[in-house]
Amino acid sequence: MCRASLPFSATWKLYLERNSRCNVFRRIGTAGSTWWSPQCAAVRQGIVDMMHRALREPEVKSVVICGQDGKFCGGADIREFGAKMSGPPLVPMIHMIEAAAKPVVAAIEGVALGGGLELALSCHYRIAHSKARLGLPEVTLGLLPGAGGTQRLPRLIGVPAALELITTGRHVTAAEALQLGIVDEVTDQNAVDAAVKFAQSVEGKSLDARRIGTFPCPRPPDLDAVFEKVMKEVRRSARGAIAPVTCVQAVHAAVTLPYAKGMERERELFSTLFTSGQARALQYYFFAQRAVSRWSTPSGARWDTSKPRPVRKAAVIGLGTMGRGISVSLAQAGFSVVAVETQEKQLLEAKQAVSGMLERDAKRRGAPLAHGNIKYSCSLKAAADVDLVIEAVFEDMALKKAIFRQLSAICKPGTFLCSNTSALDIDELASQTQSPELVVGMHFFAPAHVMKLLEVVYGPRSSPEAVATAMQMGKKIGKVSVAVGNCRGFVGNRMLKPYLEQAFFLLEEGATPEQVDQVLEEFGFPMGVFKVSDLSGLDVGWKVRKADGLVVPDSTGKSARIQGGRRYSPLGDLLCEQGRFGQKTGRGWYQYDKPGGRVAKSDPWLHRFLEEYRARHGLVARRIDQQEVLERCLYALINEGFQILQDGIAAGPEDIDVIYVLGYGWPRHRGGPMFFADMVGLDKVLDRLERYHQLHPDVPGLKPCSLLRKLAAGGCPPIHRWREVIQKPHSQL
Ligand SMILES: CC(C)(COP(=O)(O)OP(=O)(O)OC[C@H]1O[C@@H](n2cnc3c(N)ncnc32)[C@H](O)[C@@H]1OP(=O)(O)O)[C@@H](O)C(=O)NCCC(=O)NCCSC(=O)/C=C/CCCCCCCCCCCCC(=O)O
Repeated sequence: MCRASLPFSATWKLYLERNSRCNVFRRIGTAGSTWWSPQCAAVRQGIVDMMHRALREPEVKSVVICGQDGKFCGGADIREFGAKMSGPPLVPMIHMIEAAAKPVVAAIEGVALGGGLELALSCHYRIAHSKARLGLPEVTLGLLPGAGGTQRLPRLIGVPAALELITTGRHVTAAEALQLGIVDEVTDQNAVDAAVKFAQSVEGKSLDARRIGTFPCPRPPDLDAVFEKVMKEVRRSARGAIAPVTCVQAVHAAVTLPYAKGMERERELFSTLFTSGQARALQYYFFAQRAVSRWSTPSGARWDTSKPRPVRKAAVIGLGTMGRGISVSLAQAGFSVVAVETQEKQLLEAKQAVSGMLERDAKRRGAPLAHGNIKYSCSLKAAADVDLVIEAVFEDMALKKAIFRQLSAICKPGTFLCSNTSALDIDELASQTQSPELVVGMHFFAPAHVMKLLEVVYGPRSSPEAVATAMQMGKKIGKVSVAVGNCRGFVGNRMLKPYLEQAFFLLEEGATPEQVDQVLEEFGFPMGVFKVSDLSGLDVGWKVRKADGLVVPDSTGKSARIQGGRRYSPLGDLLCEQGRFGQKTGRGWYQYDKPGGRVAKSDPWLHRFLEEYRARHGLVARRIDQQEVLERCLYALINEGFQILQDGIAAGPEDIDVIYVLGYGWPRHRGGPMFFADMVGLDKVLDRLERYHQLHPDVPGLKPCSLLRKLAAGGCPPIHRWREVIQKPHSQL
């Protein structure tokens, strides 16, 4: 055998292999490799050149295309989308491969995603390693598979399956790809060797039935009904995102147009998405979600200089809803868990509930049960030998402090003590312990075993090692962890406060919960603020406001609308006084058919109540338009986001955006609140906040933050340059 290496870029190489029995070209490259960048142009050029050579040379009988370092191809380099395209275009290259007169086999190891899978679909055969993952995730980047993916996949696996994969961007395993018919063979051995063998076995055979572009697209008998149904469902779940809808249109073209026309339509649709604001937002978000793992704190502690400590055994204290979810997450990730609930009855209930959650999840994922990983106990002493504790008792500072005092005495030296508080002072908890440097917040979101977000809260005394350990722990249990500073409500809940406040004020001024919710849902939130309030329970906020001394004995009195010299709305308190806690009581901002009911219905009682409330306080209801609802709610929240950046509580806008997308239902196709502000224009956001603050001088949340002013005065730099402007305050971390 002779082997010649023809490197044509730093990371891509071409190997020509010949032996007496078979002549095979192998192309070897890296995943995440690009079709667009100069380097990528070289890749495409290399493929085109080598394909020409392979087709020309009579001794070459077949071709295998594979990747370098065990990865086939992750698709286009998203960072390069804005750049001018050079080198041979992708689509003609793909057509050239498909039209080849010699068999071309894709050897898929690692990933074949986006343009990578489209390349594989142009090959005549696909052999995948059993650990490979395949998919067309373009929709998650605001695009559609624009190199024939929307035309070839339905021809290969049928319209319904292709629609599902293309509109969700879901990755599939090699086993599922085989079942769907995307790949021809799956191997546990070396996929390239298997592909070479396979290529040899098909040399000389007709390729007529192997060119997917020539297949007729299977046409469902009830075509219109199928597409109507899918479109309805996609529109519903897309919540205003345009890419999933456009993907359906492209697949529709595959069924209704001949291949060449379908490709033209795909290109047309791709072009409309390519330059859209949503594509920008989604591509920004893709990098933001990865950027948050490179955390830093104002004092200079960083992800790359702070070493996490290994955690094998963890305890969860308090087995209410959150503690149960956290225990499930830990057990599923293979941690040894000690689950503590001091009340025996509650412990039994929790044990049953956790077992049920684990069983259902194992069934759904086809994974082994993680029961054995959890030991239950009524005593805090059971946490004596664990490496890390997550306290998840009620949101009550006195109770949490007592637990931290006890844990500090019980646990072995060096145990990290974490609190799942959603707002309380981490430093106050740390002060109860002998080793405050070991204390951090781990704020999970409900349901804790489902929601992807984890806020890791560092106090002024938390050690970089403690932050690094909590961040790594989050990653191990499948969360996206964001490191944030210690303040009331941290990032997420702190920003929620001015948002909620504006929603209440809007009701006082004449809006209804239905109107406010509709505007927010049209923006893309899965639920408006009042529906969320009903779902999570009005009593939760009431309890906090009572503890903060905001709830006066006579909430109906005139003075109830001013607290600490600033405007306050007692509307939520008044509803709670009536026992209207939301879904759980069957009444809240809406009415439900029964306590625990899920379907919110407009409630005439609530409308009368609002009218009486306004009359009592001399408020005259006015017509409030959609724009005002949106601007007041969102800009107040964004303004707090700028304050958080200015205070150094979040290191950058990406942290805030990831928290809002993953924890609070902010529509991903709008990038997150800070990205949204950038898109709207910082000068415009500033202008509107100034206007609203003039109209409502007693609402400090509407007073533009000085960082926002500074950025606007500095010419509104793009979001990736904000960090240069943010001044980092001193911290003792
Ligand atoms: C599974 C992964 C690949 C790897 O996951 P993992 O191992 O966990 O690692 P990560 O942390 O995720 O990533 C490691 C670093 O790599 C970076 N990365 C990953 N993927 C990409 C990428 N695709 N581009 C750039 N960078 C990438 C990542 O950010 C990490 O770096 P850092 O930490 O941020 O520094 C996983 O990463 C993954 O899933 N990646 C995404 C895969 C994906 O989405 N692929 C699809 C991309 S889109 C595509 O392929 C498009 C194809 C081309 C179609 C073009 C057709 C053109 C024809 C029509 C032309 C019309 C033009 C019209 C224009 C006009 O009108 O003007």
